[in-house]
Formats: sequence, C-alpha cells, structure tokens
Amino acid sequence: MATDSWAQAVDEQEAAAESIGHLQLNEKSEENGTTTANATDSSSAAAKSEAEGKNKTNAEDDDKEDKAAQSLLNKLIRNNLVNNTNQVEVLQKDPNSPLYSVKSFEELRLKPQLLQGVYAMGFNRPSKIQETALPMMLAEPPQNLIAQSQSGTGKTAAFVLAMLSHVDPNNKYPQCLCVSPTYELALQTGKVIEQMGQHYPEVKLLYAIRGNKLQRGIKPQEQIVIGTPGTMLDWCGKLKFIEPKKIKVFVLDEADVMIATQGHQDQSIRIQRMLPKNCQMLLFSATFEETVWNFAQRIVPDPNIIKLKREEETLDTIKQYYVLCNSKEEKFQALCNIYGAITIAQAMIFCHTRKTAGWLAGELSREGHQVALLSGEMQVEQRAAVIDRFRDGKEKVLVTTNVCARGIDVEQVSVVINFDLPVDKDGNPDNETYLHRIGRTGRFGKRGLAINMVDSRMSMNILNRIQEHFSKKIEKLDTDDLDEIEKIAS
Ligand SMILES: Nc1ncnc2c1ncn2[C@@H]1O[C@H](COP(=O)(O)OP(=O)(O)OP(=O)(O)O)[C@@H](O)[C@H]1O
Repeated sequence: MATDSWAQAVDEQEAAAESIGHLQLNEKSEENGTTTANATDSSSAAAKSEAEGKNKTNAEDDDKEDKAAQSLLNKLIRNNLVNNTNQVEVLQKDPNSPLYSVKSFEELRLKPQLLQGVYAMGFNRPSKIQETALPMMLAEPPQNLIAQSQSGTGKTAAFVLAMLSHVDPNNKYPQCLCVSPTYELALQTGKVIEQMGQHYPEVKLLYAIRGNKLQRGIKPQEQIVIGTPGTMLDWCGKLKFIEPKKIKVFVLDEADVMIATQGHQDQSIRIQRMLPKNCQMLLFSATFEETVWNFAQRIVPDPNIIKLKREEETLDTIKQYYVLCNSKEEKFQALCNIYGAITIAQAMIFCHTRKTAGWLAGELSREGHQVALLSGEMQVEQRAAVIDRFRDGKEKVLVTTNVCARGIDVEQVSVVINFDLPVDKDGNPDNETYLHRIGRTGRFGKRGLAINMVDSRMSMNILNRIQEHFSKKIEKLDTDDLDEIEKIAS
C-alpha cells in the first residue's frame, strides 16, 4: 500500500483549478458543516478466531444464544424502548435494511474480549456495514477501505472493532490513530472504544484533543489515539509524542468532511505523509459527494469500496415532512404549536447561523421552554458539557447549528427540525448536511421524524431540490393538526 499516492493526488488536485474551486466551495463554516473551534484546534494481525473454536458443540451454541438473549435484555433494560428493540430485530432480518446481517458477531472472528465487549453494549447482531466491512478490515495482509453507510447504522462500532483487533497490547506505544472532525465526536468515539474494549484492559486509549497536555519527553504508552486533526498533527510532528512510523491503522471518521474542508485536509495529509507505506487506511462516512469520493479513491491506495446507491442513502425509518410558513416569526409560532408533541422524546433544532440559533433559544426560553443551545463560538469543553446534559435527558430540546450535524449519537432523539434548510455558501441545497442532520434521529432502526420549515419561495425551491436529489417525497404537515403530529412523533 503506497500511502504516497495521497500526497500525489493532493499535488495533482492542487494543480487542478476546478478541484480547488470545489474544495473551497466545501470549505464549510460552522454553518456549512464543521466547527470553527476545530479549525484552530492546536494543534496485524487479523483477529484470530480465538472466539469460537472450530469444533463447536451444541452446548456452545446454546451458550451463544443465551449471551445474545442476555445482550438483548441488557439493551431493553438500558433503553426501556421495547418497541424499538423489536423493530431492530425485525430490521436485522430484512435483507433490504442496512441493519440486516447474515452472520453473527462470532462468525466475524473477533477476539473473545471484544465479543464480550460487543455483548456488554447490548449488541445482538452486526449491521450490514459491520458484517461487510469487518472481514475486509481484518484480512491479512491489511486492506484499505473507503466505506459509506447510512447514518446511525454502526460505522463507528465497525472501525473501533477493527482498531481494537489490530493492536498488539504487548507493545506499549501508539499503533492506531483515529481522526474526527470535531472535539465532541472525538470524545464520543473514545467512549465507544472504552466500552467496546471494557474486557480488554491491556489496550489503552489516549485523547489527542485540545487541553490534553502531555509531558514533553515522555512517550505515551497507549496503543490507540483518538483526536482532532490539529492536535494529532502536532503530536506526530513537532511535539514528537507519537512515532508515526509505528502506526498500523489510520482511520478518518466523517472522511468526506475531512477531505472537503481545506484545513482538515491539509492536516490529515500531513499526518498521513508521516505514516509507513503499509499502514492500513480506513475512511468512513454516511455521505460522499461525487468529487470527494473520486478524490478519496485517488488518495487511498488500492482500496476496498463500500458505496451506497443514491436511493439507498436516506433511511425509510425517518419520516420527512415540511411545514409552510411566511416568515421567521411564523416558523417560531409553528414550532411552538408542535412543541408539546416533539418533546415526548428529545428533539434537535438546526439553524443556519449562530445568530438565529441564539435568537430561537432565547425566544423558546421566554415562552417558558427549557432548551439547550450549542453553537461554535462556545468553548469546546462547554460544548461537550451541553451535549452530555442533553444525552442525559436534562434538556429535551437542543437548538444548534451544523456544528452538531454529524455523528452525534443520542438515541432518544426522535425529532429533528430544520428551522432553516441547509444550504451551501452559494445558496444551493447542501444535501450531505441535510442527510447528516436528519440522521441524528432514527438511529439504528429507531423511528424518527424530520420536519423542515419552509418560509419563502426560495426555501421551497431548496426543499424540492433536496426531494429530487434523494428521490424521496417530503410530505406537507399542518402544524395545527396536533393529533397527527403526536401520532408521528410518538
Ligand atoms: N450491531 C449493533 N447492534 C445494536 N446497536 C448497535 C450496533 N451497532 C451500533 N449500534 C448502536 O447504533 C447507534 C448508531 O451507531 P453509530 O454511532 O456507530 O452509527 P454511525 O453509522 O457511525 O452513525 P453516523 O453516520 O451518524 O456517524 C449507536 O447508539 C450504537 O451503539
């Protein structure tokens, strides 16, 4: 695997004016996809089949079923969402669902410690992306992978299992690097690594994020490092905490945004240039715009590819509606009308700018509603605290910008409201961001509701183009019909 081709592809791309134009077009501000705070952030072994021996006995099979049943029970107790869990079971048997799998986790030949971790998390069967990607990621010799799968279908768990499978716990130095576009996502993915690895205590995790200061001259012993690109680059480069030549696996989560955002791309490329030629590269996202996809294929040598067809990108479990209004104030009124219904569980409301988000959160509070506000000008630690409170259900509504559009996994979110439709800086529909935003609901087979607020002819036009892009009908919703909304939201 010649990792140099990334650099080569970048050089070629830098020479190609239209590509640069494209990248700059996608150099998203907070409003269009990534956080400003992040831009300034300073910064194999294949899993042996130790899990189940070849000579399986019936008793072992029984034991396996018990574990699976127990795991399902754990999940039921944890979530108190009996219907949803049943639905996951149904979907996992439906070949058309992204949660469908033919294999069990045992058949994916994971280490026993990891199998225990998977079951402790309440996972019963792998999803389609897990079942397809894991054998590729665990093959010998290691293979590169660019993988796309719908939001909330278990991509994080897939690459986390790959990293945990590849580390050698006897070697006390970083062996796997995972780069996430935001501080919050890095923390969230770190938690998944900790949970999955709970029965594999020899493997340690380190966060390369702003504020985590290491002592100069002392090399970290942790085998997995998760972080944001700026800090990761500093640690690999000028601070020399990590020896890049010893890295076996390099993961880019939300890979499309890492490629399409110039700052992230530069930092990721500079990290990647330091890695050995045989380092395994894994790129994951729910969306890959065509040009970004082509670029990804040029930077990742000889990759395995898992790609969705356009019509597969949206999830059928998320029902999409729009509400017709005439002004921002009318949108606010419509939101107040449905507030009771959307707070049956939890809701995320997306605005285009920090200013609108601040205004909306203020107005909702004045109406006596308890809401949380999260936008990019807040300190990253503050943002993480807001997400934690929301995750714990202390606030039922989170008003935010695109800073939260990607990856954030709060399973109780049943409603996403686009107070403003997502557009790029030229005012065209931002289809990728739309998909990521609505993907904050309907996680892993749960039902979700996405409501789009339309307040002008222009925004109706954007909605129509989003419908056309995904070939998916977005139905009109009458916000005076509370019975209907409650029915949908619950
Ligand atoms: N095999 C599984 N069985 C049950 N639940 C699972 C399984 N895999 C993942 N999950 C759960 O599904 C939810 C969504 O998973 P995850 O966050 O990995 O999705 P994702 O594809 O990375 O989403 P996004 O595109 O938004 O980043 C999480 O709460 C996770 O714990």
